[in-house]
Amino acid sequence: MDSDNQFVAQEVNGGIRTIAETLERLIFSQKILGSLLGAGLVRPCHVFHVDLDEIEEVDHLVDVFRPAHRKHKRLAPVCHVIVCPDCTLLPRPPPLLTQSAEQSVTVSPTSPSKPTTQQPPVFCVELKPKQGFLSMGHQHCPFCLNQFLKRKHGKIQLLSQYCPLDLFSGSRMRMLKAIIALTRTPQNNLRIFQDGNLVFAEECQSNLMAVLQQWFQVDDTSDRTLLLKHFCTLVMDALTMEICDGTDASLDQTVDDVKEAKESQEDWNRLIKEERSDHSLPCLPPQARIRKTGPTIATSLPSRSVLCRLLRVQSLGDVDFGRLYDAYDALVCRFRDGSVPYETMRWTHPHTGTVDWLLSQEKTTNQTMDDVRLVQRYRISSTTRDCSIMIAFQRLANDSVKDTTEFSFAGSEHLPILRDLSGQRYKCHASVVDLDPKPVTCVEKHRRRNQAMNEAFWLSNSSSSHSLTNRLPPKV
Ligand SMILES: O=P(O)(O)O[C@@H]1[C@@H](OP(=O)(O)O)[C@H](OP(=O)(O)O)[C@H](O)[C@H](OP(=O)(O)O)[C@H]1OP(=O)(O)O
Ligand SMILES: Nc1ncnc2c1ncn2[C@@H]1O[C@H](COP(=O)(O)OP(=O)(O)OP(=O)(O)O)[C@@H](O)[C@H]1O
Repeated sequence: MDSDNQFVAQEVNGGIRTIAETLERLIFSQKILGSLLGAGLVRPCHVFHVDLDEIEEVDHLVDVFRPAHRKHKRLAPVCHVIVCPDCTLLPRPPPLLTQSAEQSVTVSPTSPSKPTTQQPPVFCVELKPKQGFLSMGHQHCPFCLNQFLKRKHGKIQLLSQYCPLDLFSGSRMRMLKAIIALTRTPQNNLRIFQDGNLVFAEECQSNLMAVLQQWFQVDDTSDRTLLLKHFCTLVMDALTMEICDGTDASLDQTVDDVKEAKESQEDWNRLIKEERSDHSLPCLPPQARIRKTGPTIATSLPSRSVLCRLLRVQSLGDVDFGRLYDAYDALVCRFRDGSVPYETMRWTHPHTGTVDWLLSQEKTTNQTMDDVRLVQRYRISSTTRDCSIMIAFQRLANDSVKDTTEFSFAGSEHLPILRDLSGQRYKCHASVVDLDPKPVTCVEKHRRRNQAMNEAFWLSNSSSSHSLTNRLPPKV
């Protein structure tokens, strides 16, 4: 159930989400986030009808697979579902390439083109990178702070070695460090799939080398770190490759591309040895880039890469928390006294639900509309701070290695081709998933979570001599 229910109770029919609400979710992910991130990263989804008892049955079937801390989760009671393509696989080739125009072609979005036995396997890396920037005036990113809260609540035993600021920094060494860290402490931030099946995750960590051996087929066993190098560099290249679909809305941000030298054996030795031992130390901010107008994004990422696109949208939530909480409190009062209809917060609203209005820097003459924009931008950012990037890779047959093209045709688009360290080529495709809208009440949820994270951090590090000047969000 949406936790905005308190504001929309009169529209909820016995607790069942309406088709209008389902369509609103689809519009949010496809239209709004599709424009902001670039349509190429958001795979097309469709709405289908289901019966409530089917939902209950699926909910029941899924329940056995949920880990203990997610057992409270339930599928919303709905009569409509959004069906997305399976992003662990590459987009299907166009039917006309394989069938004659006269034949009827059934395209079922639920049955993507699983590779046949003759084709090399498709490996997919899922990253849940979380917030890639440091909030104003903070020394620790929310991911690293949240580790202390998660440990306190027993959700994790070990603090993660990963820091999102490394991944989003655009510095090759820091990105490699982040990816290595994810292989060591994957938590829910790294998963690997082979032909759609989960083969590496927090709960199946011991598989990593066997999976990478299948993936990269390395014969040389003298270098025990070779597989890891292949994996980390290929994933990093995919995260930083330019995705040129020409459809992304301009967020008017400038990011410098930095070309760095490839890493030496000494670099790798250092990276592999490196372990994060002191989690109380501040997170390392990326090198700042200066821009003339609007917020600065501190990164050296290529501007059209999936990571940079995500960071730009995330940065819509880089706001003064005091101002955000004031705006939220004012809006809640107005929903309750009826002076502002909750409809204003709908992603289907003809004015406030448009990308142009949401991104506009122009101050309105109406404080309420400024408040609405601030909260809506924060909600958009929240979704992109919680989504996953899925990158699917498929090895190209050796006889095509000599081919010099850098794209392969699949669906209506060209798939980029990347090379691993040995020169082997892979078709690849990146998508962003889990683009559900967050409720308006996520502002309140995050206000409390921020306070709890800070408290857990202080509790854990109270005896430390480091400078622990993380600022608590004001007015909590
Ligand atoms: O608050 P965070 O950063 O811990 O994020 C929550 C996620 O926890 P994580 O830290 O990624 O393990 C959390 O992930 P898990 O369920 O723990 O895998 C959810 O994604 C949650 O979103 P929602 O409430 O289900 O819409 C996420 O809540 P929102 O922050 O998106 O509201
Ligand atoms: N389009 C997709 N293709 C392939 N895998 C996907 C896709 N969307 C989601 N997943 C997989 O399902 C996982 C959970 O997805 P998501 O976070 O959207 O579900 P959820 O709504 O959080 O689930 P819950 O019902 O537990 O709240 C993702 O981490 C990813 O592994």
